[in-house]
Parts: sequence; structure tokens; C-alpha cells
Amino acid sequence: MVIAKKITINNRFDGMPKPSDFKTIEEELPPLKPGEFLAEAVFLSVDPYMRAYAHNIPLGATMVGSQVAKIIESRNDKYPVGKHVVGKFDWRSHTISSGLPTVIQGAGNAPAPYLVPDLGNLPMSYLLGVLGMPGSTAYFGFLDICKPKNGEVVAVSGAAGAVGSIVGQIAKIEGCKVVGITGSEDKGRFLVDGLGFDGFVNYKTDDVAKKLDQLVPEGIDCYFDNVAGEISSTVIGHMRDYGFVGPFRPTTMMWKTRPENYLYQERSGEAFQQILKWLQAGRMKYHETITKGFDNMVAAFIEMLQGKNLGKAIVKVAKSSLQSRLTLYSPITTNGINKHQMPSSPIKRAISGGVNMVKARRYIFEKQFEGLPKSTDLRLVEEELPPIKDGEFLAEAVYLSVDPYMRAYAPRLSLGRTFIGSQVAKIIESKNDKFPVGKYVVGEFGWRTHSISDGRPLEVGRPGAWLAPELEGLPLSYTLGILGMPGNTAYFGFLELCKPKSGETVAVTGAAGAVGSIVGQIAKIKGCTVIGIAGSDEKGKWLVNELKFDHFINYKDPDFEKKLAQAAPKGIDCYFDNVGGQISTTIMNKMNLFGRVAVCGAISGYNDKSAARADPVQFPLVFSQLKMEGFVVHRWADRWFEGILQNKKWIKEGKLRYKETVTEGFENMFKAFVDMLQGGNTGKAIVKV
Ligand SMILES: NC(=O)C1=CN([C@@H]2O[C@H](COP(=O)(O)OP(=O)(O)OC[C@H]3O[C@@H](n4cnc5c(N)ncnc54)[C@H](OP(=O)(O)O)[C@@H]3O)[C@@H](O)[C@H]2O)C=CC1
Ligand SMILES: CCCCCCC/C=C/C=O
Repeated sequence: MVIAKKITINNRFDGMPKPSDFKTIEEELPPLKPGEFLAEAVFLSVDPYMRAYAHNIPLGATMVGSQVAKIIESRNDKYPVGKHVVGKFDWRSHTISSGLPTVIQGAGNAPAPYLVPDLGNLPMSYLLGVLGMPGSTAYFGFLDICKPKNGEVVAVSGAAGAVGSIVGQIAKIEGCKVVGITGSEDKGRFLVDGLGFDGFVNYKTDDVAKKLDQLVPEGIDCYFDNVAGEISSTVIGHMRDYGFVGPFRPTTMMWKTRPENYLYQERSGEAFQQILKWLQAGRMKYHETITKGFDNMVAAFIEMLQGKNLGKAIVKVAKSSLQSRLTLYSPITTNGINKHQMPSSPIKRAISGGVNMVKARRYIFEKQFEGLPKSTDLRLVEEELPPIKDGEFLAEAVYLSVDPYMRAYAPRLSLGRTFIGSQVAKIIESKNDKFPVGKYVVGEFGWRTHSISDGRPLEVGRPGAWLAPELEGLPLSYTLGILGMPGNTAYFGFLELCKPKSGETVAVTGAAGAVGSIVGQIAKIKGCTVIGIAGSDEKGKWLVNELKFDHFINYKDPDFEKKLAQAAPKGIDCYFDNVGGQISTTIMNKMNLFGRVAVCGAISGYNDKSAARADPVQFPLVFSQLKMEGFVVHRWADRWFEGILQNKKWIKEGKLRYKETVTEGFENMFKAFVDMLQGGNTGKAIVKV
């Protein structure tokens, strides 16, 4: 007769879990049936995912988790007595298993228990850490998502923990410069002196932004995010163009039923073998914080959540604690830190010619915006243009665009310059064969009526001027919308990042705007069910009645979440995000496993950053294993006319409809801009000179 202990959840956690939220229960185990074996816990893992996942565990059920256990009785030849086994046996001292995978409610299957392989001199407990789930998380999460390259700069948060400490070391092995973000000086020094990190940020005492400026002025290429919140926002703000964020992805959450998921299950041996080699060659170090006694599981769990662990937090079961009949919370007073250090050899790293005088009007960026832009922030002036030089042309604006990105870019702009923006203009004089007189050119000439240009971009990374394509009777103004930058934003951003499949459900915010209205229609062309989200019921009628969206939800509706659930009974597969903030998080919380999020913009926070504060997106990112990617449309500059020609074809075929909100008069640029920012437009907002 074996008396087993198990620890169950008694209450829903409210903030930091409390000892009283748990209950230890003793139970008598039944005799083994054929095919079963009985295993006694030796090491149990305590991991942060347990806290995040706890709301899925019914009250009264046993806390989830993995352990290394010794087989003490068996009626299954594959699991012989005396051998050790790694399994998801939860917080139990003794477990009867038939060797089959166990279901993790809401997260698919955990792998079947496996016998401890030959580890050489390494302790079995490593199978709960560097050679187990946290090791695989670091290995696949970092290498597959961040795709680091030699010489790149990597930042990792939660850096001194089980996953973070491995990520940083893999980054060093890959030849990267590594900055760890952690919560104490001791841990920071351990990262630098013990693990070979290049620097650390103490997020509790340092100004994170300043310290990152000092440590990595060149910017960050890869960020492995274990923490979310303000720290992550600050790190992401320091990233270079085209950086990758690898969100923390516990591999236990990866053992799911969709085919893509088996990728990691099939490849789990790869992480194990590679990390084992690194450990044995001394290229990787590993630390554990070991708490003794099954009865201290709760204490070990809480202390790990409080950041008291260095490296992997585990519990070693002492015989005495298995025999104990008491359930006591006894805070750990011993330092508990056990360094299974491997022999280490820190890796050695290692714009004249002549027309008559032309007077141009332009808007000067006079004062940095605070909140919603004020008319006094810009100043309309008149200037005389010089004659054009060889290679240049002079163009007269016909339509100008007002776009949300102008507000988003403003903090990066120097005062005194012409305010930014695109226009379609008629070439009225030219000394450049590529831009002949009489043609129409689309260019980022700024808010001005007349411009001299040589066709090249004014700033690095921005697009050069391009001649309007053959419009086949369509209005010239379309080159600022559906047949221009916003049309391409919808075309490439949606198709390339969301990769929609017929039958899938697509949500799009800013749905009645220039970009969003095209995204939703392309989604319909691709056979998807489309939910459009915008700020007025009038806009909703247009979306559903004319653009044939399947559903419309007004984001100002207090029942937004409920209506979203009704509109998406099968969940959401693709989300095209134009707005950010809480609406986006709410949408992401309704997404299906392996959903895709294209982050196009975040207009909810352009005028008021505090309005964009939201619940962290990392929860749905991790639990639904979402792929979230930001983009700037000019990424597809080399395919620019592919997007324009396809959208034109769809318009001609009657598959794409398009609306403009036109403001008359260059002197009304500012009004058009601010109206658009406040939702005054349906479709593309433009100004006709
Ligand atoms: N990544 C890229 O390369 C590009 C990104 N963008 C981004 O795409 C997004 C859409 O741009 P575009 O289609 O040109 O603009 P829109 O035509 O959609 O105009 C902006 C719209 O934003 C909506 N809005 C304003 N404030 C809020 C708020 N607090 N919450 C939710 N919605 C709000 C308003 O509609 P409503 O009535 O619905 O509130 C308004 O009409 C923007 O975020 C922009 O920055 C655009 C081009 C390129
Ligand atoms: C979160 C800020 C998003 C701003 C997007 C601006 C990119 C648009 C470029 C257009 O030219």
C-alpha cells in the first residue's frame, strides 16, 4: 500500500500565490494494473508557466508539472523497476502511469514519460532544466524565432533564470553581443562573470533606457522576452530595424495536435543532443536552485516567482519529506543554491536650370505635438524656389495625403523642416529624363505645393519618387491610396504576414480606413470570414453592406468582447492590427492556435500613449503560439508595382471597392489631418489642392 501526496489548487490565485491557495492531500494508491508502473518523485520542477497556466486548472485538481522519478514497481516492460523516468506527473510524490502522453487542459498533450538517457556525469535533475523543457525553450525559441547572426546584439530578460541564462549562453556561442536584464546586482554579476554575458541591466535600480543606450548604443537585433510589460516595451524601443522578438514559449505548450507543432516534438532530441555537447565541452554552464523536500514545493514555487532563484528552480524530494504527514509552509532558510558547475572555458569571443520664379507654399514643423496636434504646431509659409539643376524636376501638387503615420513619426522629426507626407504632383519642368514634363509623380515631398526633386529619397530608408502607372480611367488620387502606399500596406502586410487560408477568420481594426478597408476585402477575395472593427456604426454599415464584410463591431461598444466572441465562434486565425491598445489584446485573446498577427500601426496611442496601455499580449502570444510581426510597407519596395497592379486588377474586376474622404484646399491640410486622426474619414483621407 503506497500513500501518495499530491498538492492541489484550493483557490484562484489573486496576485502572488499564497500558501493557503494550495492543499496537500494524501491518498492511498490502488494496485497496479497491467501496463502500468509506479514512480516515486526524485526531482520536481517549479516553473513560471505554472503561474500563467494555473487559471486552466480546475479548483481541487493537482498542480501541473514535470518530474524525474524512480520506478519502484512496474507491470510494463518498457518501464523497468529501478530505472528513472521523466514525466509530466504533476505535483505528486508517487504516480501511477501507463506511459501514455498526458493531456494538459487547454494546451494539448504533454509528451509520454521517457526513461532517463545516458547523461555521463551530469545530474538527472538537468532533465528538468537545461536538458529538458527550459533548454528546448531556449534553443528553439531563440534560434528559430530570433534567428541570431554572428555579431548581432541580443537582449534577454529574465536573464538569470532557467530559460534566460541558457538563451544568453547560446547567443554567445552564436557570436553575439549579449545583454541580460535581471532584478539584482548579484545576478547581473553572475551573468557577466559567470556566464560570459557582455553586460547587464538591473531593471529594479537602473534607468533601463539609459543603461541600454550605454551598453548597446548600436541598437538591439534580437530580443528574447521572458517578462512583458514596461521592460519589454523599453527594450523593443531600442531595437534596430528588422529585429526579432522571440517571446517566451514553454515547450510544454508546444506539444499540441496541429501538424506544425510536431516540428518541435520531432526535433526535441536535437536540442537535447546539442546542449548536452555544449555542456560536456564546457561551452555552457548551468545553475540550479534546489529546495529540499516535497513539502516545500509551494515555498519553492513562490520564491521562484519572487525571483529568488538563480538558474533553474527545482525541488529535490528527501525520503523524510515523503514520509511526512504534515502540510506545512516552511519558508526556505537555507541558501538552497547548488552549483552543478561544469568545467568551463568561457567562450572567447569573441535638388537649376530655369523657369520663371515659382512660389511654393509649405508647412514648417514648428512645435513638437503634445496629444492631438494643434494648428500652431505647424506654420504655413511661402518661399521662392531656385531654378532646377541637371537631374532635377519641378512638380506641382495635385493631391496630398494625410496619414496616421505622420503623427507616429513626428517625435523623430527635427523642428524647422517641412512637415512629412506624400503627394501626387504634375511634372511641370524637368532636367531628368526619367521624370518627363506632363507626367504625374508620386513622391514624399512633404506638405508643399511645389517641389524640386531629383527623384531620390530625402532620407535613408524612405522611398524614392515613382511615376504614376497607367490608371486606365481610375482617378489620379488613387495613387495615394489603393494604388499606392496604403494599398500596398494592405496587400503585402496582410498576405505576406497573415498568410490567410480560405475558410479562416480574419479580424481587422481601423477597418473603415484606407488600409483596413482594403485588408478586409482582400481577405474576402481569399475566402475568409471577415470581422471589421471601427469607431462608428455608419462606417459599419458601409463595411457590411457595400464591402461585404461578414461582421462589424464598433470598438466603442461596451459589449465589444462579447460581440467579438459571437462574431468569431471558431476563434480568429489572422489579425491585421492598425490600432494597438486594449482592443488588440482583447482580439488576440480570441485567437486560435498558431494564429498570425500583422502589426501595421497603433493609432490608439499616437495622440495619447496612456490610452494605448493594455493587458500584455504575451499571454495569448505564448498560450496560442501566435506569430506577431511588425512591418513597414517599404520592406516590399522591390515588389511595389506587383501590389499596385494586383489591386488595380481587382478594382477592374469589381472585387475591390474604394472610398475617399476629400478635403479641398492646401490651406486645409491641417484640418484634414486632425479630422482623420479623430475618425472623420471613411476610406482614404486626401487633400485636393
Ligand atoms: N506599417 C506600415 O507600413 C504602415 C502603417 N500604417 C498604419 O496603418 C493604420 C491605418 O492607417 P490608414 O488606413 O492610413 O488610416 P485610416 O484611414 O484608418 O485613418 C485613421 C483611422 O484611425 C481610427 N482611429 C483613430 N483613433 C483611434 C483609436 N483611438 N482607436 C481605434 N481607431 C482609431 C479612426 O477610425 P475610427 O472611426 O474607426 O475610429 C480613423 O479614421 C495606422 O495605424 C497607420 O499608422 C499605414 C501605412 C503604412
Ligand atoms: C507604431 C507606429 C506605427 C507607425 C507606422 C508607420 C509606418 C508607415 C510608413 C509609411 O510610409
